[in-house]
Amino acid sequence: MNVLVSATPQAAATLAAQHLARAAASAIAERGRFSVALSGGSTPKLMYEALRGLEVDWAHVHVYFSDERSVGPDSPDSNYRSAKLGLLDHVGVPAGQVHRMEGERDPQAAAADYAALLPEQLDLVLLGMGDDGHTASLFPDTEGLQAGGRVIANWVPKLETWRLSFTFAEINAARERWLLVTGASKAEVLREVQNGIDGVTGHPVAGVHDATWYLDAAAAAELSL
Ligand SMILES: O=C(O)[C@H](O)[C@@H](O)[C@H](O)[C@H](O)COP(=O)(O)O
Repeated sequence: MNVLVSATPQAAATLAAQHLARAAASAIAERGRFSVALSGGSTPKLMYEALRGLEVDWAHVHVYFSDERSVGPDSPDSNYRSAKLGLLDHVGVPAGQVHRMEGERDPQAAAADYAALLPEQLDLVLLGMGDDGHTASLFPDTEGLQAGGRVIANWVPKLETWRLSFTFAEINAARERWLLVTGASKAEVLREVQNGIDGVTGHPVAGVHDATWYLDAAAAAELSL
């Protein structure tokens, strides 16, 4: 595991934001654009705040999402809305370069349409991890863990809902994957991932390969580093 441990959630978020600004600058210098997929959950909010204060050439940034809930863009549960309020409303990404997943539509059709608009390769997929080891909307004991293709509709029995999600194939095909994970409730899952648990039968997050992990001290507490 490539692990960067910071003292606090704030410091982990600031470090990830600084590295994102740097990754954006080099992608734009080399290829003229930076394509990044954002996630949901509460952890990215501090990173969004930190990013607002950094110098990024937002006009050349293209924003995608690694997952979405079965809701429209105005719902408090929408991952798009959370990124919009936290980041996109404050920086100059042209509206035509922000690609949300349409959680309000028929999930299979929305997943197929989203797969069709993705660029050939994303520069960076930013991910979080749930206490149950899920990442994006790849939850334990769901069919999506074994799905091919780029974007899927994944039925999550324990939440009794559909989610739209990148597949592992899509996540692992990006140039880079970063996991931003903070808090003591994540420590045990991280230890099991480090010990080599499997991504399909164990913790889904273990199906993400060659990731860089941005952790706070509480989340990293049980790792051997
Ligand atoms: O839509 C979502 O819920 C996410 O994309 C999800 O995979 C999230 O990243 C984790 O659940 C972590 O969430 P927290 O940051 O709230 O712990």
